[in-house]
Amino acid sequence: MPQQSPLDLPPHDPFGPHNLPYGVFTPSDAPDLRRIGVRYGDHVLDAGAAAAAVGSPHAALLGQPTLNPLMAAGRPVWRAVREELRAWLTEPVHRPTIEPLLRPLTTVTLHLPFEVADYVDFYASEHHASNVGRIFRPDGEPLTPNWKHMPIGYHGRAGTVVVSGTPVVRPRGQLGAPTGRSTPGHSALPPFGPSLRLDFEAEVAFVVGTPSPFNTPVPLSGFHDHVFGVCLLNDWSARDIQSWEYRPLGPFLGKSFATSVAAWITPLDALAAARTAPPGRDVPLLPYLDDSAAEPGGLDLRIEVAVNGHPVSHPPFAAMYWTAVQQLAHMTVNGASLRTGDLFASGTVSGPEPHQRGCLLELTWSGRDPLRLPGGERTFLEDGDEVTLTAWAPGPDNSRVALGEVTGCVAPSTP
Ligand SMILES: O=C(O)/C=C/C(=O)CC(=O)CC(=O)O
Ligand SMILES: [Ca+2]
Ligand SMILES: [Mg+2]
Repeated sequence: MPQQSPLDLPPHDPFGPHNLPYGVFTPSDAPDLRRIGVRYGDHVLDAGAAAAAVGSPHAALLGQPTLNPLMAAGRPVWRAVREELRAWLTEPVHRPTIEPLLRPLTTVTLHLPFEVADYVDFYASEHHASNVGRIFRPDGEPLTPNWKHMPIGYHGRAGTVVVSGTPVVRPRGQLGAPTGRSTPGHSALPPFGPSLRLDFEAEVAFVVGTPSPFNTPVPLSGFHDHVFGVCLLNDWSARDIQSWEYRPLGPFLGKSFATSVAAWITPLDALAAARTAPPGRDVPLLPYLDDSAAEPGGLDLRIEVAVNGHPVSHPPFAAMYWTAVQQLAHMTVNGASLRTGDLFASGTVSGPEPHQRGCLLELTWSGRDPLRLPGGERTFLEDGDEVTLTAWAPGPDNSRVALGEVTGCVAPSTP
């Protein structure tokens, strides 16, 4: 049988010429190299080598070991590079040059494709926020009074964002209030040790390309000038550490031990057909957040969460109350500037149905209703468990645009 060319993809391959996500890879035969790659089917194009070979004006930007310079170059450059890539991969005239520059994904190592600047995590699913409110604060209202007036978020830890495939070591910490009895002269101590309630959170993250100046809010209309692309994200969460530490300042060590992102950043332009209106707003919004007359800011991404290969949830991103467009406007309204590499995540994606919940805290209702999996029941994650998020979006002409997966395996706590 003649070897099929990697340039001849089946029609409607979800990593076809309408997608073209960016990553950074090391070829197995050159372990010291880091190259910008573009995924095409199950292959990766060495984008820097391709640009040099055809004499592209963007050869220097694509010949880097990280996406940051390309991300900083701005939307007109992103558009031009995307057009070039599409031409190289689909036009017969480029075939002899481009074909040898495609490598099977199985022969490369993928890296965190950009240097993360700041990392912010929002809380944008009304279903998730209401469920967590009911679980953590059963005596109060599920949503806090501010929730429908602004996208609630917190600053996470940029330095512990890791690429898909990185093992996630079970964190240790204070697991709750002291439970033992105090004796005269000795107060009881909080229990300390490896988290017993380790969870995942299925999220979608947005990567900032173009920076913004200090003291200059980015309006809703500025989103497409600043945001380079989208990737799946797993905000690993230790629920015992979190529920003890979070009052009154919010998530801290219960979430900062690791956050996994996909190795592939999907350009916003690849998701044009997936743009959709968010759910109706229940309260009027301040002008800087009011998107009623704006382009639809939601995205129709269909996520699947699998534990050890078994699907456990299908969260719909289209159901998110707050959009990434509003989140960007909110996080700059006080004058905070954006840097290339800023990463902001949606918050856990949960839909209205039980099988659409994006974390085990909700899926098992804090451990009350264990999940039945072929390998045994789960309340929270066990050592060795592997969590994988995948997603697709509607593309042009009934095609699908796949997002790169994010996966991670739980490793035992280290003393
Ligand atoms: O205290 C709470 O209500 C819960 C906070 C979180 O879990 C923060 C978070 O990561 C939000 C999210 O992913 O939606
Ligand atoms: Ca989160
Ligand atoms: Mg995290």
